[in-house]
Amino acid sequence: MKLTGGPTQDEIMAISMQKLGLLKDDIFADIGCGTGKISIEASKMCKKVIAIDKREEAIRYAGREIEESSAENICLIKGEAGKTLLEIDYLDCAFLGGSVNIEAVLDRLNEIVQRRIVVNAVMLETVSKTVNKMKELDIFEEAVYVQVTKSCDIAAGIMFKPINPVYIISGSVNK
Ligand SMILES: C[S@@+](CC[C@H](N)C(=O)[O-])C[C@H]1O[C@@H](n2cnc3c(N)ncnc32)[C@H](O)[C@@H]1O
Repeated sequence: MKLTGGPTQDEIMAISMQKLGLLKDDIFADIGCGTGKISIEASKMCKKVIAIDKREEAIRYAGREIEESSAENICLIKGEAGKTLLEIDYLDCAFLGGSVNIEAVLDRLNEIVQRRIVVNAVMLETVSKTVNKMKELDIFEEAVYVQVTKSCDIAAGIMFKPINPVYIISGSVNK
């Protein structure tokens, strides 16, 4: 079964994880966790992962994936990010794969994140809101436009097929 909106492409995840720069003692939040793919990858690199999604179907999907992965350091929470984050008072890094209410979510993250915030966005409107909000909060570092083209089989051999471009926007919180 496929989940709408996920999973994050491997190459986009690799760049996003590099931008996050997770450390082994970190507490990390995957906001809009969808399939749980980013959470599972992050769970191998840091102490604790808090995976949040507002959709019941995403929570069910991510729950199954997390169980299969045998990761024991992921706490899965169903809830709207803005509200759920009010109950969390410390994070080292956060990744945002979901964009509803992004400005309010960034406001809250700026209060509780100690180091890095990385956003994946596909819509221009989300890019604009994210960059403007990060600039207002004085945490904007860079936005990278990533266009990946992957090999695929055709009858006579191999050709290349582009996948949808993604903007990876990074913020650095200096506390
Ligand atoms: C593009 S998908 C994320 C894909 C995910 N990184 C993966 O690899 O499967 C975006 C997800 O964010 C969730 N989302 C969007 N806005 C949210 C919000 N304000 N609070 C909680 N979840 C949110 C959606 O329900 C959706 O599952």
